[in-house]
Amino acid sequence: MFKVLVSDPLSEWGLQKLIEAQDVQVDQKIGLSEQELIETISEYDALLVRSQTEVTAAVIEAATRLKAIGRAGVGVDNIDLPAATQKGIIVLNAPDGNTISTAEHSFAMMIALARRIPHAYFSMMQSEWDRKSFIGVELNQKVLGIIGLGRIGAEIAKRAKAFNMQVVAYDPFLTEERAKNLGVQAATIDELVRQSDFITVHTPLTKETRHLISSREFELMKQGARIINCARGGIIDERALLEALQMEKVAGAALDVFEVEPPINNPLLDHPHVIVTPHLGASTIEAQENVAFAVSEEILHVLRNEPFKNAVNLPSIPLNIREKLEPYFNLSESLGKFVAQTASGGLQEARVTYSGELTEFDTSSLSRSVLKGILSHHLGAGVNYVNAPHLAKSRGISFTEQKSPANRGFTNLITVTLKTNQDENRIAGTMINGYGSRIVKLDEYRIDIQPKGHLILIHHHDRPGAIGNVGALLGNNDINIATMQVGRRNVGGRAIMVLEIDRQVSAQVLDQLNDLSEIISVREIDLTQ
Ligand SMILES: NC(=O)c1ccc[n+]([C@@H]2O[C@H](COP(=O)([O-])OP(=O)(O)OC[C@H]3O[C@@H](n4cnc5c(N)ncnc54)[C@H](O)[C@@H]3O)[C@@H](O)[C@H]2O)c1
Ligand SMILES: O=C(O)CC[C@@H](O)C(=O)O
Repeated sequence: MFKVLVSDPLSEWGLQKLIEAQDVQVDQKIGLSEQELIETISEYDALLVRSQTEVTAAVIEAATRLKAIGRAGVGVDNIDLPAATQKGIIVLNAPDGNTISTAEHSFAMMIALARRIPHAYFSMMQSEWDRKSFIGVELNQKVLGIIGLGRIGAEIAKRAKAFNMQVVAYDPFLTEERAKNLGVQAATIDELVRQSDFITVHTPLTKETRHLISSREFELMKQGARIINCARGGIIDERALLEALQMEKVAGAALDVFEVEPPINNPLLDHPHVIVTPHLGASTIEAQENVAFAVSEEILHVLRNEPFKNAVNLPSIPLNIREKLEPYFNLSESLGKFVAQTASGGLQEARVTYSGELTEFDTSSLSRSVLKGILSHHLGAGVNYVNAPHLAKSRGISFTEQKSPANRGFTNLITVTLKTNQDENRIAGTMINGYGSRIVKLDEYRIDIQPKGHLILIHHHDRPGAIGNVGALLGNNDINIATMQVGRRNVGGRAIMVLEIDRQVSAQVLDQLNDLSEIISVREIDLTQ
């Protein structure tokens, strides 16, 4: 008999499948403290949570028979993923179940903001009958900017069309075809911010999206723009938002999520043009039934050793294949991450070519690692080995795997080619016995670097003093260079430098590097996670 612990309030209907299963005992213990959870978790094969329970490393450490953690919802911010992965515990979520509810909530917030409904309600609750103070604006013919056109963003776009709004969208994965199908106009983030009357964000919170909307973007905005965040606190810089509201650059903001939740002493809550809800995007009967049902099904699959689809971390790979390919997993994911960070524009096509001894194996799990590396640069922690191919397909990115007998002098070689609507980039890596993994080629340049840490990739003109100038500039900014590789094809032609540095550099330092006369382009490559 499997034992499942449910530690947050979940829809009873959604849990029925688990409750009725003959081989499962379900215990609902709501509101356990971390200590109580640590004391009880060793009895359970699966844990089912919403967002209140913090599944910390200490809880996972105490879990001796836990096979799965199910999150009834999308974000898994409350689960220590690395700790679960390290322990071989599968973390499952329910990515589709609350899409419509959250899209509807975002739309409700936009309308409430446009028509000042909460303010008018509050005024009437004070026994007032004030018909002058709450003049609103129409949505009709206004420009709505959607940042992040995934599941929820796309649903907002459909609803906005029904309101006769003009929709512009920014998403690094937005293909022309998808934009056309959704009837939206693709834009860069700056174009979107400049044109929009209403801006709504629907990205995950990642390193890339933290403070995606900050002082610079508020400056670019139309006078009197309105902004909505029903995704994750932190995508909009709250301090910059407050300033923009105080300067009346922004006419209003609707927030369901906050940098710190619950928000304590947050001045935004006192601003007269801010409306708020306490993270209610997914709080409908339907969404809660959907997510509880979906995640209950997935838990049953895992417990019964049946195929499952929404794992956020590692899926199981047959042991005999895993042992042979184990050394290549990190390399292939790093190649994907590296090449994604060198690309500009919307992704269209990714191709992996295996050469040498790798042609003898089923390399599909390595290809998933490459794809995970490519996509995680934009999609964050939501991408895993299971859902990476599906995510690529649903975003119109074609992904192919090839085997090539030509080994180009390496006993094994993985080459990744990434095509966007603006450029094509190629990277190749190999495993060298006794040395570990190396990146050996970047486009047409031969190099030799370890795929790890903080790197800076510089394209430059091969001129005397170029390397010295870069070294001096980094030195003056107290940035230590651990290793440096230079690649060129012709003397005096174009060349590249790849520098491994001890820490992340600021945008300012990258700008200064870019300003050096020999430099063509500078990219920071982060392979730390
Ligand atoms: N308020 C709530 O209760 C609630 C409920 C459900 C989901 N959410 C949150 O809503 C967000 C969206 O959820 P979803 O299900 O639509 O996710 P999704 O993965 O389907 O879509 C996210 C989209 O963001 C895009 N993106 C990533 N980085 C970007 C960037 N730098 N700029 C622009 N776009 C970028 C991705 O390409 C993707 O298309 C998530 O943060 C999720 O946690 C909140
Ligand atoms: O459980 C909730 O209500 C939060 C849901 C939402 O933030 C999610 O990421 O799915």
